[in-house]
Amino acid sequence: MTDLLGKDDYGRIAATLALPDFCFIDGRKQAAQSGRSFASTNPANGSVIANLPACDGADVDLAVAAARTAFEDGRWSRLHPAERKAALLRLADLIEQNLNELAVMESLDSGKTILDCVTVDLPETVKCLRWHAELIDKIYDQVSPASDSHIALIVREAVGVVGLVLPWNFPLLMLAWKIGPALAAGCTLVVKPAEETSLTALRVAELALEAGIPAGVLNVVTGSGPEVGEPIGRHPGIDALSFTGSTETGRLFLKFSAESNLKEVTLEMGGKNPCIVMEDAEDLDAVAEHVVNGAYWNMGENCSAISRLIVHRDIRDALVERLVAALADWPVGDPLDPASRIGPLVSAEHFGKVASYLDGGKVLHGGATSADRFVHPTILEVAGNDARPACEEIFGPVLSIITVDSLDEAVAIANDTGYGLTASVFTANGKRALRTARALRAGTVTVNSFGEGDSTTPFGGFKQSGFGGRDNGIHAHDQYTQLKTIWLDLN
Ligand SMILES: NC(=O)C1=CN([C@@H]2O[C@H](COP(=O)(O)OP(=O)(O)OC[C@H]3O[C@@H](n4cnc5c(N)ncnc54)[C@H](OP(=O)(O)O)[C@@H]3O)[C@@H](O)[C@H]2O)C=CC1
Ligand SMILES: CCCCCC/C=C/C(=O)O
Repeated sequence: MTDLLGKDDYGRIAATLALPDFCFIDGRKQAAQSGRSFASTNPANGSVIANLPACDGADVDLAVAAARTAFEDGRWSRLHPAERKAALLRLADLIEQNLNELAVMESLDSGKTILDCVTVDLPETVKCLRWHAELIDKIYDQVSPASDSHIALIVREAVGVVGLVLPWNFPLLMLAWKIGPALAAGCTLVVKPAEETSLTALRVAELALEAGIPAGVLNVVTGSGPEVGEPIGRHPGIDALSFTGSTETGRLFLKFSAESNLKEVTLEMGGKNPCIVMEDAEDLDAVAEHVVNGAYWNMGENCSAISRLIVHRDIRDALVERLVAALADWPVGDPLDPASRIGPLVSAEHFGKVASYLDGGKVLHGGATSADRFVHPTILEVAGNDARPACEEIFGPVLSIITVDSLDEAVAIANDTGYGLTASVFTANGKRALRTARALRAGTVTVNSFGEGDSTTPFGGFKQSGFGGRDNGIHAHDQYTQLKTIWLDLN
């Protein structure tokens, strides 16, 4: 694990950091065709830190053309798997060598704490790329059950040119979750980072070229959802699309696909994730640590954040007391101070949205600071699962508490949502834990802990949290490959 530096060290890196001011198409740093640009701001103080090309459909066309040429001429897709593996490993190494600079860039751009950037986002990004790189030369194709007169090969081929549309909450890590398996599979890419947080994707594109990933393979087009995301979604030259973001925007990509070339679409979307704590849960102090981490890390700007705590009446008061105690270790402050565990929300607009939920219940702890974009970790007692904070995705550090009298009631409430991304259950009874894990309608369920799995486990949602494939694990490769049957008649 990387050692943390001091606040002044990060300040010095921030002061000397060269921030990107380009989009990256066909291996070249470019301005938008239109010449327009937009300002990227630091959420901690609202200052403008970079001006980036405000691209549109014309730039998307260029990026798709570059990606198409790179795919068809095989400069990446037809490399020997060992060569693709070596290049991806070099990219992971370069990111690791530039870890502090990338961590500071990410923090400045998104408001994420330097603590999380250095200890979670960057190491997980490197790990993810290495994991998929290592997989490239270990995946075998299949041969079907054969008669004497035929052999049928079932082979996986790269799907082609892929559009990746990314969110602002984990700019680097979500990039890695998608480019890792997509590049491993041999695809070429047109990436659209979120407008708020485009800087690290641009730096990674530069590093990819340095690592030997050929020009045209990884293109990054900056700009807004309607001006860049939609042209990607509708582009006839894009074969598959992988999106992470809100359910509302995810739906649009299905429409774009249906109205264009029926590109394959994978959607990883919102959540309203329940955490059930039963009366027999062991060690409430430890439970509280998990719940606090699950609800508040990354400011709750996390699709998998615990946002509904469904707790048995017998232990409700004791658990709330421990949650408040655990929050003493969660200082709110300057994101470049490694002591801060909570930074500002990503934008003034998002602050307004999150703060609007706080009068939907009784604030037991925390609240918003109206003068800036900081929302303190908030515990909200709500009237029930129908209360607005309990049923809408807040995407901020706000935990709604719902009290129940039985496990059946807890599971019914947990499943009473249109989302189904993650869930957790705390109980000392193993059979009860497993039965509950099976009953919860979510893509990832953790038992006596909170987490999102790791590089080896598929991540995605049930119901309106997910559609299509999965990120992470070997299963992520399904998004970026398609099956071909090759039938050989031996007669
Ligand atoms: N599941 C998750 O991981 C995430 C969920 N969310 C949820 O979404 C809410 C809104 O956040 P927001 O950033 O607006 O999330 P969006 O889903 O709108 O954004 C995700 C990505 O989609 C792009 N996009 C937005 N609108 C369109 C469009 N009309 N056509 C094509 N692409 C589009 C965005 O571009 P750009 O932003 O540059 O305009 C961004 O790159 C949050 O409060 C949270 O509840 C947000 C982020 C991640
Ligand atoms: C170290 C694991 C981080 C997982 C973050 C998962 C969030 C995804 C999202 O918000 O889309």
